[in-house]
Amino acid sequence: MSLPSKQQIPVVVLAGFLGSGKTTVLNHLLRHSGGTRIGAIVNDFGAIEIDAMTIAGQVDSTVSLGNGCLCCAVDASELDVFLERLTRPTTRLDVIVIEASGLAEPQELVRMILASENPRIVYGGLVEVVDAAEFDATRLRHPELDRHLAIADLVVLNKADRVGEAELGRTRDTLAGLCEGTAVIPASYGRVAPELFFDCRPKAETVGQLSFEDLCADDGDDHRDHLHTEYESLSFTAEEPMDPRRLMGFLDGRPVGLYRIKGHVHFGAADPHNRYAVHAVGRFLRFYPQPWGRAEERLSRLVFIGSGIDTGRLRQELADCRETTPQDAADEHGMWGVLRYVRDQEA
Ligand SMILES: Nc1nc2c(ncn2[C@@H]2O[C@H](COP(=O)(O)OP(=O)(O)OP(=O)(O)O)[C@@H](O)[C@H]2O)c(=O)[nH]1
Repeated sequence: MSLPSKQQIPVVVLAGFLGSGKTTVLNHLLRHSGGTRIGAIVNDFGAIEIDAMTIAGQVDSTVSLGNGCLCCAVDASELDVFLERLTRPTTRLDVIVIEASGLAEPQELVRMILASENPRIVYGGLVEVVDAAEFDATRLRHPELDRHLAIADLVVLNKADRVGEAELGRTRDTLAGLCEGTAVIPASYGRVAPELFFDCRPKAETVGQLSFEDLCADDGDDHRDHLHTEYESLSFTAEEPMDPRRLMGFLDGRPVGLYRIKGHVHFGAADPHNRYAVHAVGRFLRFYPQPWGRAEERLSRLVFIGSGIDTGRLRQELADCRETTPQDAADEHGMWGVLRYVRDQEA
């Protein structure tokens, strides 16, 4: 099994029907990227507020934005070419967001990313933007919307400002039926916390890993405050190895409001050679085994971000996932559940 390199960049797909607010969400992410270097791939530059940022330079159809973000126009056939360009080490990107065209089938794009032979990328999940005011009408015109929602890892219910509480609640109920178990985040003008999509710090380590102290630190910068007021976060550290079966039981049954999980897990004797980086956005979950550093402390460190979550209960459930008896470690098939979420195991 090839291990992901330290340079792997998560690629998040932002999909949604025409006019649902994809570009608005993307602009919000770019504007609130903090220290995160975002590569954006869009269908045309028209709607991206490039003027609002200082354009540092332009190479072919790739535009470098002053805040470290990159932007390029692409049609699907060119995707690999642009991914190659955006993943060159000189770009030092932390994440790539692809805005799908309003009429595209998002699963095609997801398939292309998963099939890409570019070793520097890793699929980071599908976010579907929905127009709260046009939801019923869009479903009537485009019944395929239900299919798109069913495969989304996270749903942004945008334009919440255009509907009343009752209608918003009704749409949320419908969405809960269409994409069971997927977090639905109401938003106005695409204002969602970037932390829900990707790590918001220049990363010193690989995807899904910590910048742990950074994430937990409240340094008073704007979107961090925003996160703290709207979302709860929980950090968990354990020196005892985690029992793979129990942890998978916890992850498979995680509450819908738990949008984001990152960190790494120590499985002890179940795999003494590797630590398992975790990356989850909504229902999307992946593990990335990586060899432990020689002097690296063997422990698990995880960060959870969500809304309406019972952090005390989650902490207890996580504590219960620790190995407590030597018999726990003797379960030779214990890792199977984890390996289902390691990319090379997906056939
Ligand atoms: N009232 C309201 N208008 C919004 C909101 N989000 C976006 N809009 C407006 O809706 C229109 C469409 O938004 P875009 O972000 O361009 O939508 P899009 O999904 O990128 O559109 P396409 O690229 O055409 O598929 C724009 O005029 C936005 O200003 C919102 O939350 N509330």
